[in-house]
Amino acid sequence: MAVYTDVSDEALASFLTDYALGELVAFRGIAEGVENSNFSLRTGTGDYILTLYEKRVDPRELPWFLGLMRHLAQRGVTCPQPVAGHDGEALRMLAGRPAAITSFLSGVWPRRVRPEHCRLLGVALATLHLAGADYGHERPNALGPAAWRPLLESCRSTGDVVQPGLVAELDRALDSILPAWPSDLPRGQIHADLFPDNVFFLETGGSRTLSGLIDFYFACTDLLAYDLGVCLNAWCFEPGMEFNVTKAKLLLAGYASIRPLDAAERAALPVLAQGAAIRFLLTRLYDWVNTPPGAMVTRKDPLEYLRRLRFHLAAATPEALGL
Ligand SMILES: Nc1ncnc2c1ncn2[C@@H]1O[C@H](COP(=O)(O)OP(=O)(O)OP(=O)(O)O)[C@@H](O)[C@H]1O
Ligand SMILES: N[C@@H](CCO)C(=O)O
Repeated sequence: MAVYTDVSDEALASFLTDYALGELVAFRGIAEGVENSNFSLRTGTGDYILTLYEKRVDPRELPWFLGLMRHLAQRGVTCPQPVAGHDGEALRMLAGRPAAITSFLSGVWPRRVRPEHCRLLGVALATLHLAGADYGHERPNALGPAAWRPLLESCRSTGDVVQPGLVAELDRALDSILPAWPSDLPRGQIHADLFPDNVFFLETGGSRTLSGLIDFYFACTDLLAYDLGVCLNAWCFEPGMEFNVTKAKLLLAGYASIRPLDAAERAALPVLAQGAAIRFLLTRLYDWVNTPPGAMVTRKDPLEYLRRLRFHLAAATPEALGL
């Protein structure tokens, strides 16, 4: 679970006096997630999410994330909206952490991904990319290719605990991926962590709609098609780690229906998927070896991403990915 920081009744009551949200009706920690502490909050004016920003978020970057969420919503992307207090500010401190209240999105994330989810995801991802195009502020990707060697170095003495030979295998993978990494593809604001648990759907009367996107705290300015690499990994592998090309084709077709890929992006997709696999493998590995026993968080399995990485290193053609 991810509630790293406790919020006392008194601290919450005092915090809420800064807002015009009515009286507190209910408040509870949300078990899901690994990065920040999230709470659901019901007040006299409705449902909200309270987030306390934890380890990986630099507080100086929070205005960039919240500004992007406002910008995207103004252009039709359904995502959480920061709620301002009486002073017009959405960001303040609570229990010693930067904190913000955002709007609650309806819908549920898919526990089991169906092909149709992937098409809707592709449409939403391309819509996000177009909507972000005129957000005039850049944020470098702190977990982009330049971060991967240092991350692996920080796991060098401990990483093989997870699997013998893992560190050497990742060294070789980086030797292959980094020199091939593209630099001249279309760039813009990307989500960079669009896993199924960050995408909500509604099913009504037999029809399925995508109701919103959450968790923009890895968003950054980077290659647009890298987001497709992230999504191919997170959405198009079956629990047994077989790649589902039908899901990939629908993801890519949904995306292209809003923003067609250019030839260079299509050609780069295999290496982008390799890079996306090693990025999540490395952060999961780092967390695996650095999370103290007893921490209130469920670690994610790095080896799930080793299997994806191996698939992409072996496949290595756009056709194998459904293009
Ligand atoms: N705006 C929202 N509306 C509804 N539910 C939300 C909202 N934001 C967060 N949640 C709930 O809180 C959970 C955790 O949120 P989130 O994914 O942002 O946390 P995180 O710790 O940053 O997680 P991650 O591990 O995905 O980075 C979500 O799965 C969802 O159930
Ligand atoms: N989506 C990430 C965790 C949050 O960054 C993962 O599954 O490794």
